[in-house]
Amino acid sequence: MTVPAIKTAGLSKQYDEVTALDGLELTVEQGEVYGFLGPNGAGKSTTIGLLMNYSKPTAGTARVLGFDPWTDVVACHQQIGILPDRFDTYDNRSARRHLQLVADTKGADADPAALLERVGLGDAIDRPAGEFSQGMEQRLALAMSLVGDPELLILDEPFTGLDPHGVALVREVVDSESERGTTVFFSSHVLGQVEVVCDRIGILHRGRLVDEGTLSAFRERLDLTAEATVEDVFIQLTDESVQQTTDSARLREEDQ
Ligand SMILES: Nc1ncnc2c1ncn2[C@@H]1O[C@H](COP(=O)(O)OP(=O)(O)OP(=O)(O)O)[C@@H](O)[C@H]1O
Repeated sequence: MTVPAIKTAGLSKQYDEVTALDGLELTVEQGEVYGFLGPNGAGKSTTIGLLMNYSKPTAGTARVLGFDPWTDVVACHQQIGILPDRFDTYDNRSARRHLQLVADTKGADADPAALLERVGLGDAIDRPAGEFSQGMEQRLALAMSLVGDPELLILDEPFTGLDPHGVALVREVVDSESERGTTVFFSSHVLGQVEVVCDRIGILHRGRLVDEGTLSAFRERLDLTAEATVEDVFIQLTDESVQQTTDSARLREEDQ
């Protein structure tokens, strides 16, 4: 039996007064395209940061492709391609050099020309990244995430700063990586695109996974029409008044 691409149990992160993540129970199977959605501040980047060992949890466990992200850091990072939510380039280094640096870190082979061509930066291969526009930086970050043909691709807000061609490019990359068998886990607020590419979505709200499933399962469960979109599901599940009612009901149940 294959191990899940991502599995967390009770995963939590507390920053002083702020509960960024609260007991996350998440399983993403290998080969899935999973959209990880939620309002601003819901805890999406925190989750990704924990899976990448950028920070340590306050409680709970996680496994990435069977590895512990906090003790098997190298093994994890060799199998993951990451497009982070914030990305600083080395201003004096070329796009080609950025890809070579990732390849060196992963101990992987890379063909910078082919990867940069794939993301529409073929002509900019030897330009310093400090000259890049925001959308070009995002395309560079996408190319960096693909170095070494990762088993798991984690994309945190991949559409940020991209023109419509760039948005279509991300969709094409997700589709082709998925066809190759790669698991894709991504957060986004561009819900129309999420709807097109994801097999399953999970909705995080105030640090908790409030629900997950396919769009058709959500439509049925939430009593929505057959035309209801991911945006309709998102709004319904993250509506503060509904959430507070659900929370109060849960607390009442716990008290009994
Ligand atoms: N280093 C930090 N110190 C203190 N609080 C933090 C830190 N990082 C994140 N938080 C808090 O944790 C919560 C979750 O933030 P996170 O960045 O994970 O949200 P998000 O779902 O990615 O939001 P967005 O959609 O706006 O990117 C927020 O309340 C945020 O202020």
